[in-house]
Amino acid sequence: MTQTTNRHRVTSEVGRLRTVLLHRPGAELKRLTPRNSAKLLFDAIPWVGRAQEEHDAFAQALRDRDVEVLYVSELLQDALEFEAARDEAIAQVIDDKRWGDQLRRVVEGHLRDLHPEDLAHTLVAGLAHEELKSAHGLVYRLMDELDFIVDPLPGLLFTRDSSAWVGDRVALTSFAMPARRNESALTGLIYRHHPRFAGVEPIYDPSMEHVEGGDVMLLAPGVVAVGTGERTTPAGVERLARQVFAAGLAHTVLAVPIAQERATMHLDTVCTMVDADTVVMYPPVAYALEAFTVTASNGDLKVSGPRLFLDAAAEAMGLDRLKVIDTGLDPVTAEREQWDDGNNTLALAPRVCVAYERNVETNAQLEAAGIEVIRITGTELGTGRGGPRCMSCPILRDEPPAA
Ligand SMILES: NC(=[NH2+])NCCC[C@H](N)C(=O)O
Repeated sequence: MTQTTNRHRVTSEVGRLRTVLLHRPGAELKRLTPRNSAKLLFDAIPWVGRAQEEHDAFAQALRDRDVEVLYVSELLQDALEFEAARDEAIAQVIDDKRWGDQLRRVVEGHLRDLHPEDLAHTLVAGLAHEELKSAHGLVYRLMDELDFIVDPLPGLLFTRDSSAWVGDRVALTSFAMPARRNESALTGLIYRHHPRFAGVEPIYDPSMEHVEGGDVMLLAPGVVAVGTGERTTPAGVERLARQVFAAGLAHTVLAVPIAQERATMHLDTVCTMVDADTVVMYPPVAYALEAFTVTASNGDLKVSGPRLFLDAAAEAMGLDRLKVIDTGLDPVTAEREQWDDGNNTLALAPRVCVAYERNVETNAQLEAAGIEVIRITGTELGTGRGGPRCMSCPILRDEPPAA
């Protein structure tokens, strides 16, 4: 495959979207039960067929706007055609301290016998106890029969979190949540081995301090906001700042503390951008959120603040002010719609965004502010607590217009 310049490059949240990475949910969602859903970070048991229909409609809405949609499973399968990728994938999976040598040998043999397509399927859907008929031995026999030998990855649906592009470099993220750690191992396989990404050098990797993609927001070229709360740690923000400064990808990183709770697990659950100078924000945090401004200074970091996020962001972006779509909602509606990812919009271009249709009042406020809202259904997709931004990893966007 030929490399063209600017095949992958993202410098903002709102430049016209050209290529995006999605994951169509599949067998891994069928693994969710009331027994394991909390651990796998879902709040309900999704109806899988309907979730797939909703996801297909989401992908179609993007294609209708000329966005190229790439799928994780297809890229993974292509990457696993290469022996080096298969070796790496298997080595990652069998590095599991729960198993012991005997079970490890059996799992390794099982995975080695799989064709790339089946291996890709197993890496995503996991391997249940009953599916490994050839196993025996102490660990296998003492395992709960309803348990998994290889854990499924239902969170892969939220492709935003396992990798994030900053300019023409990709950050393979480092998950705080154990249930999601193997997701960035898979995206790593894709970026390292798929010919489409030949020459791309990751700027961050899963062995580094915790950073999840939902916390990383490209406010403007050269300005990156990073939420720190339940997922991304302060040390993660610091490391990411060092990495992007060293690579010349940004001049300012804003460290944005967010409440350490499930409702606000990532920065993009409370704030997303809909234009080069406009954000939609959860009302209770809009005028309270703070930020530390981090810049490079003599080979180290200079930290100032905290100040109001809106002020720190506007200054770093070179704007007089960052506009907030004042959703003007009553507190109960605001809380309900925030929980259902009302603030989690995906911009397809300046002033055009995709949002869940159920957040009726937030969407009405967006439209009143002149934003085009492309509505999608997310009744089943939303059971994992993620909206259009969480379910998409932009790989190519046009440069944003000057704000
Ligand atoms: N960027 C996001 N807000 N992602 C949402 C991720 C949801 C997922 N169930 C988790 O808890 O990790």
